[in-house]
Amino acid sequence: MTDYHNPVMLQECMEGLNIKPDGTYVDVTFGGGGHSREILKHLGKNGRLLAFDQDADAQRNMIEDERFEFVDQNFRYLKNFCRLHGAIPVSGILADLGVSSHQFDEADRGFSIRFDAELDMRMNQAAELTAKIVVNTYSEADLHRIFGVYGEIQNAKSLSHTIVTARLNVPINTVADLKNVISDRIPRGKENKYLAQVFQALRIEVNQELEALKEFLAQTAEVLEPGGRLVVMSYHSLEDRLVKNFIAKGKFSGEVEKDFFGNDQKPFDAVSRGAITATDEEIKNNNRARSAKLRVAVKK
Ligand SMILES: C[S@@+](CC[C@H](N)C(=O)[O-])C[C@H]1O[C@@H](n2cnc3c(N)ncnc32)[C@H](O)[C@@H]1O
Repeated sequence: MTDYHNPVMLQECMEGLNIKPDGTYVDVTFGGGGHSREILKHLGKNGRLLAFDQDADAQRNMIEDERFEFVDQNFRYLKNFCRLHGAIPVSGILADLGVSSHQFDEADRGFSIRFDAELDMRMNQAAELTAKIVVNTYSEADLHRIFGVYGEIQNAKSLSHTIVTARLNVPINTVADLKNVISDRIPRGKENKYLAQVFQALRIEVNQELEALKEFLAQTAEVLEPGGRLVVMSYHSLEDRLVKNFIAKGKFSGEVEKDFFGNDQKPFDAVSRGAITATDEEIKNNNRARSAKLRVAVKK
């Protein structure tokens, strides 16, 4: 464990990857490097590991190992950067989605309801879109959609109206400004849960998390060798649904395509039935493991 991030379901992820010592692996969410370090332990001297992270802070955890290469990019560009690094085909891909503990704990990144800071929430500090821009410039209809769909917030309509009305008088620049403006919309006794939903919605929009996940998943089949493993861990139902549908049907909605003979046309088979979850023991030691869902698939 590092202070940066305590890796979730480390053992289960390694089992899912089923590592071949001389294979090439990609960890698309390097973070504190907990999963990457474990992958390297399973690799022989001819193995390779490419690690992506779009957050410049993750680079401080860089691993000095000649089998390791860091890619400071969004994983939505998986195929291009794997190709650039001469890494295709790969034997396994790991994605541990969402935000790291470090990102939540750094007050000035604006991810957490615990600290007052600018409304930022960018994983990639060089990106243009911030939570401040979303809150102060998006239309009422767009805010309604974001809070309703990404935050699964019941009163998303009145919440959006409150924000749009308040910002006519005063810009909403900080976490404290936002909490203040929406305080009358927050159900009593459920303050933390509600604010966490509001923040989740903004974070997903700022980082275009669902779009990036879909683009990434759609490229995995082209990058993996036959028999290669896709291992994805998600922390909320919107992501898990996309991963589940993609593995089961090769697409994000609708039914699986069939060929002329009625066979399923999809690139992956699920390795385990349903999602794998953390043990009670791990959840006791790492609260973040509570909501984790791990899905493993094999490329046909
Ligand atoms: C949950 S943490 C991963 C923790 C890591 N497995 C470990 O053991 O420390 C997720 C990391 O992925 C990065 N990330 C999230 N979405 C990304 C994306 N679309 N492209 C690149 N990196 C991303 C975040 O910046 C964060 O550092």
